[in-house]
Amino acid sequence: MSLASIDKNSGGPPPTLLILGAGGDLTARLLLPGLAGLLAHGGGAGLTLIGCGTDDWTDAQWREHATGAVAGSAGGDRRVTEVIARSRYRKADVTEPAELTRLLGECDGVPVLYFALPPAVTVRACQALTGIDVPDGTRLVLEKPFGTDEGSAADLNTLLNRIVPEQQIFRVDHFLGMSTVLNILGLRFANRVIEPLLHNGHVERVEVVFDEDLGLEGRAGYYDRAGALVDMVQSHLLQVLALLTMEPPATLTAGDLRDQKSLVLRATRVWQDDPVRSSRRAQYTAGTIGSRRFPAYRSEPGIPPDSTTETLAEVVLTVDTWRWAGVPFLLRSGKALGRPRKEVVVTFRPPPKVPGGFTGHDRPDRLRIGLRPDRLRLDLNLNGPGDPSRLDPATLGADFGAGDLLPYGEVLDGVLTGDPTLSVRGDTAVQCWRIIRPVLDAWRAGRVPLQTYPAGSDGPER
Ligand SMILES: NC(=O)C1=CN([C@@H]2O[C@H](COP(=O)(O)OP(=O)(O)OC[C@H]3O[C@@H](n4cnc5c(N)ncnc54)[C@H](OP(=O)(O)O)[C@@H]3O)[C@@H](O)[C@H]2O)C=CC1
Ligand SMILES: O=C1O[C@H](COP(=O)(O)O)[C@@H](O)[C@H](O)[C@H]1O
Repeated sequence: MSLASIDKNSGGPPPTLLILGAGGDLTARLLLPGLAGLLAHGGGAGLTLIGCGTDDWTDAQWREHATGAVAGSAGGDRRVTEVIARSRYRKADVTEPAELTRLLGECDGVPVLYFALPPAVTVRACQALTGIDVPDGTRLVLEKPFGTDEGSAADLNTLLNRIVPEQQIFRVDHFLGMSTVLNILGLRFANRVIEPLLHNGHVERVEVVFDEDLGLEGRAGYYDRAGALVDMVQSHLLQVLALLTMEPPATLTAGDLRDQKSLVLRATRVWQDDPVRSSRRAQYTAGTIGSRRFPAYRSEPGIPPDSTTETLAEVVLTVDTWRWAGVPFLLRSGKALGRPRKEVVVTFRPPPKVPGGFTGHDRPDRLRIGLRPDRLRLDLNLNGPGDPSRLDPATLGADFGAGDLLPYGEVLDGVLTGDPTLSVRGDTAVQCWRIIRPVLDAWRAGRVPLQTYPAGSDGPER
């Protein structure tokens, strides 16, 4: 099930997943359902689950909470009910060294510490861990954001490396779930007809778009501090860009894959080094999507009425390598958009010469890789019915099909088997902040106007 055949648990007892922040939103909405799916597919065998948080819960209350969280996703599977039935809850302040020592002492096998905590609390918990002799093999699992800029991401890396080696640090990006990674890499590197075309000789431009019809989903406190650029572009979309543009790795092992991603991200920067002309930011105003009414972002519960946080971010980047120099890569993500669109679009250059006599060639060839749903579309110009000299647009399609697991199930599979392939390496986390820093600076200095768009529209006008 995991990308690497090496299971770092082999030989020892199964690991203990210690969720710090067990009463939070991430745990209930994403982590526990992901874990349930993984268990139901045979992963995480023998795992011990311990929830830890500030709530005054008994074991029974925690189990009830966990059972509710997995109800819609494999909750009835025997393997899931068994793990929950054996699981425990501990109330603790995880920024206190003595309490962390007590929690670690309760773990069977390798402790896997999942920091489902507010980022500032995660840092304090890690500071507390530096004073503790953690058991051999202890793994640390961190959620985004990894720091708030290059410097703090580097500082966080230093802090984490004082606790365990890099191979035992898992920086989660759920867009690196196995299916997305393998869909892109399989398409690129297992098809002779695709990969040779993917370079600046043939490609005119690339878009990585993640337009959502969702709004804040109750995460106003987090989102208003992050904004679309940090929430989506700095993290997920740059990871997708790396998979699309990196050179072929020799294997899919963590070392090879993460080296190639890191190299290509180091060559990535803002288009023409001009963050003002190469970026746009916008915020939604009131509108409707289907039967849902959205208030203006500034009137959403928990959002300050004068917020200048962007709910849509657009950035053009260059990947300054022999292969990609000169090709603009547009990364865009927005909330409350009328037409959700989640895909990578590779637009090819026009053919050098369409023979005279053909008519109707007015659309470029495009390769479209769907991120949600996972599918492939190839837009071509083909001779249609009737007049054979007339070229009609045609689309060839294939569905990758959904993976067996939810993205968080795929992430947890890597974490529990000790395979960091699908997690973000420390240097890459720093690079991703470096890439967007000029844009953040320009936006903070007010050098790029904040546009608006009605919820339910296609975004701000050009
Ligand atoms: N929710 C989501 O959809 C996503 C979240 N993330 C990331 O996941 C992390 C967690 O987010 P989320 O679940 O939304 O946040 P929440 O605020 O919902 O949950 C955090 C939990 O941590 C607990 N906590 C806070 N301080 C301590 C402490 N000192 N000791 C023990 N427990 C503590 C909180 O308890 P209390 O409420 O009592 O303070 C709360 O239960 C964040 O880094 C976030 O950026 C990433 C992707 C998606
Ligand atoms: O991490 C995040 O991702 C989601 C989009 O991913 P999906 O897998 O839920 O489609 C995004 O809505 C959210 O704002 C962001 O924090």
